[in-house]
Amino acid sequence: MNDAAAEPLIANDRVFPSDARDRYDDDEEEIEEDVVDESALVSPGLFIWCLTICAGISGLLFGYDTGVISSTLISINTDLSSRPLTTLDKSLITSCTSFFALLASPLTGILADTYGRKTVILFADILFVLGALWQAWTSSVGGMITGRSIVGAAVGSASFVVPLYISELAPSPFRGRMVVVSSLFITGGQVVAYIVGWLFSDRLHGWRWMVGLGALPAALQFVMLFFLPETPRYLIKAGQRQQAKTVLGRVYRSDEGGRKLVTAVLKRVEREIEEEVDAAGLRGTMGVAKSGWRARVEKVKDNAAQLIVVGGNRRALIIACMLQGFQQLCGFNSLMYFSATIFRLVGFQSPTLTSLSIAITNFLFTLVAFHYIDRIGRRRILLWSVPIMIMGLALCAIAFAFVDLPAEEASATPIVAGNKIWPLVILLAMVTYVAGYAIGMGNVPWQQSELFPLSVRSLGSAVATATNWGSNTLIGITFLPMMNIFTPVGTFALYAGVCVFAWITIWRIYPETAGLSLEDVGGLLKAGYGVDDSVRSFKQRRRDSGR
Ligand SMILES: O[C@H]1[C@H](O)[C@@H](O)[C@H](O)[C@@H](O)[C@H]1O
Repeated sequence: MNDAAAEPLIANDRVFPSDARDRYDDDEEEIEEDVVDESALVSPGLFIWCLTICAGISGLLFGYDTGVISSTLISINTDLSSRPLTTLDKSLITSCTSFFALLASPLTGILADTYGRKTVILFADILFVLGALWQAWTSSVGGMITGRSIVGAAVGSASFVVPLYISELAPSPFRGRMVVVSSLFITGGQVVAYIVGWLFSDRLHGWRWMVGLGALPAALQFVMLFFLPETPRYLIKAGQRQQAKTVLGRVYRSDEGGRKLVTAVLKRVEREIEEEVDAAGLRGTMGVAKSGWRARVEKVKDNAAQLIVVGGNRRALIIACMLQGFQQLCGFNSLMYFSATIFRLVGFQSPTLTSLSIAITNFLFTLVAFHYIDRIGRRRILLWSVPIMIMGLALCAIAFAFVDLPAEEASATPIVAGNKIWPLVILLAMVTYVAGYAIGMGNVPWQQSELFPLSVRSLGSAVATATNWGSNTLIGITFLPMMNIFTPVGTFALYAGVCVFAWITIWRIYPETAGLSLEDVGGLLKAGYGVDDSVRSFKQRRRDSGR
């Protein structure tokens, strides 16, 4: 053992035993390499599927709670504060959810590093149940806003921690698809919300059922979580090596090849932690691990500084925030929240049913992403699908120019012969746009965790998630005023412009990360964006694996 190895390792406020790097079992001794070659794996395995599905329930709640609001608002009538909802009430009830999601994501990012990823999912479940019941019971507008805010905090926490949890557990050849499963749950949750909204909208106080039903999956997930493990990467960081090894043993096969992979991943993660400790100059200088809130604040400050100052981390942050920002600024959620309003404006007889087509298209095309994301790669799937979004938006803008919109939404008339074609073109254009969105932009940004090295993974993902919710809030607030000021033609043309800008940025700076181990992605961004190298090595990996 060399001198450096005798000193304690301090990372994430925990002291690693000084012999951490030497405590390999006999079988581990033989494996000198920490090269993680997972290309021989043919399927993710039952264990990973179960974990992904259990964790994905949070996605279902995210989708359900964001999707249910449009029908809830229509059916509340005078049930709250004994008066009809004003426009201000409606805006506050809608936007407090994304605003609290925005506040919660960085905070839970810190919690996930301190108490673990699983604990944050548990915490989010408690908030989901509390928020759902609060909304169902309340009799005032203020109470509704409080309930929606609690749900918002839950959505914000879950939306960042679930992709993080899944990507730290899944073997790299399937990581992309497993993270897309959580997007499938989100879009599926939105479809369920639209259907529940449609079923309950005519019932007396039906909205209380709509919002209250969200408590059920959360309670179910809470119970299931007791059977789920913490992620091996978090466990290693927290000094619980043996538990990490047990979890990895269940992720990989139990044969010789599987055991080698477990050891290689363990060594790789440990090496990454050591390098980070070295790089941060912490080895030996702090002597003992500090505890208490002061140490935590220092640690968070240190992590935040590392996120900005270290080149690779900064590039990861730029890519993750750029993708999350574009995911929202391309305007998709204005359709999610207001498509019924738009369809009513252009004269559809059953606007809620028509807007269900948006949610269903979103869900179905996320399935396409699930199938292709690891084969085609994140970068290529985006470069191919964003042009579809641009076409849809451009067609939408053109079609709006041919539709006479009523000055008042209430006076919208059902489609009559003669002005039938253009509203249908608008519907077709929106479906095209949503299909393009669901294949790439709707889910690739949630692959964010893989961009960051372990030391800043949680904080980096949390900041990117906050960017998503900040942009989401912006779109929610500005869509209706923009339709008035810029007209629908200008609004949709602007979203098309955002997509053009997104395509160029992705082409310039987003490297291909499909199939790389989490630890290799860090290496890719160390000296630059690594776009050309990553594309070359992705092609090579595909040739080697024959996929
Ligand atoms: O990935 C999800 C998904 O695309 C949803 O349909 C959308 O409403 C969310 O904003 C997004 O984050």
